[in-house]
Amino acid sequence: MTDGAATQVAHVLVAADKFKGSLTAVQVAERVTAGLRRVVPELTVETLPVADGGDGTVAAAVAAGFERREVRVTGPLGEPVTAAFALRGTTAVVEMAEASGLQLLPPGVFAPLTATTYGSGELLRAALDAGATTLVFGVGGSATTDGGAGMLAALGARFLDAAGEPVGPGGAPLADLATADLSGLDPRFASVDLILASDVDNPLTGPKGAPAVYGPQKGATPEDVQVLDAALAHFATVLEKTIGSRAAEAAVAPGAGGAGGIGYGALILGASFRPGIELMLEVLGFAPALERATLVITGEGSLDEQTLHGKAPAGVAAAARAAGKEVVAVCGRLALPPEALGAAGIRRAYPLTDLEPDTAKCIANAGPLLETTASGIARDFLS
Ligand SMILES: O=C(O)[C@H](O)CO
Repeated sequence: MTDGAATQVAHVLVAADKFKGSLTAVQVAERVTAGLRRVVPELTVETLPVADGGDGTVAAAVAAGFERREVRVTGPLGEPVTAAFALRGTTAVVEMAEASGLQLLPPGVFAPLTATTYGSGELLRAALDAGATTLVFGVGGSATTDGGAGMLAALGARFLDAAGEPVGPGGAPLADLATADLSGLDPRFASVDLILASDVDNPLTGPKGAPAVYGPQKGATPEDVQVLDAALAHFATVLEKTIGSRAAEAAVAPGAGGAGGIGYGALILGASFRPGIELMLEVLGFAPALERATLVITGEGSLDEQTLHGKAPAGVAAAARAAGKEVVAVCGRLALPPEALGAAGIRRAYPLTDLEPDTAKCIANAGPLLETTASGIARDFLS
């Protein structure tokens, strides 16, 4: 079948995010390319792995030509981990999930109340030490819900309880916070450009806040969510007493609730918020690649309601539609009706579950299934 743009299509841009749990964004691009070329061997395919600020953001920057720099930092459970940031000239892409991400926890282990973002602060400092003056701070995919307190502590802030002792790591101990002292924060933040690239636009607390919406995926029970929500609200109140109304404004600003509230911490540091995918498309050089393309293939592991709220495929499709380009999507699983896809600018989606309905087998064989799926796209659109 020829499903549309067909015979004129000569230049395909593959700009997809990872399939979480099975393929990195780079592997997705490789598999799609291989599947397309199986049907149209001479096809021009350009790949631009994308990310929305969450895990995979540094990998996408490295694939786009940034240099990978590794540092030893403190992991979410306090253990040492190796984390990377990406550097090109004086621009660094720092991904909080590299230091404080869910993927760093051992299988089945969660620490919703005590996981810390301390290592994210160490990673930001390493990027400054490397000479970065623009910091693109990608947040999402975190193990933490500490409002960025750990990150701020690593950068020189002091958070003390009533006895004058530092409060413990994580979100829950912030309930004991009596005083905050931000005077020791790394002075370089006054002059660098810190941009918060968040995968979500939630506020810090409340029904749409970080604990309520994203706490459960980090192992928080309903009781834990209440504890964390109250602790983060208290954290914001203490910071308001310390630095004034700016702290209260930050708590309700879009992105404050990104990655367990590290977005809030970044705003306290002076960050400006940008939707992660929008900013990353700029950083990765998407616009010129889009100009050359006649068909765009985007995607991610699950195309669902969350996709429409600023995830990578929605950002790619919106930009491609604005440029008048045809977009199709690949995904592991599809939970959106055709109308919702159409409204997002996606002509058609190809879920791997169409080829392998058994979820476990589908995940285990995602690579070969994706190649076969891409061959189907080539037959539908390119032959
Ligand atoms: O890390 C998280 O909490 C989610 O990805 C939202 O940012």
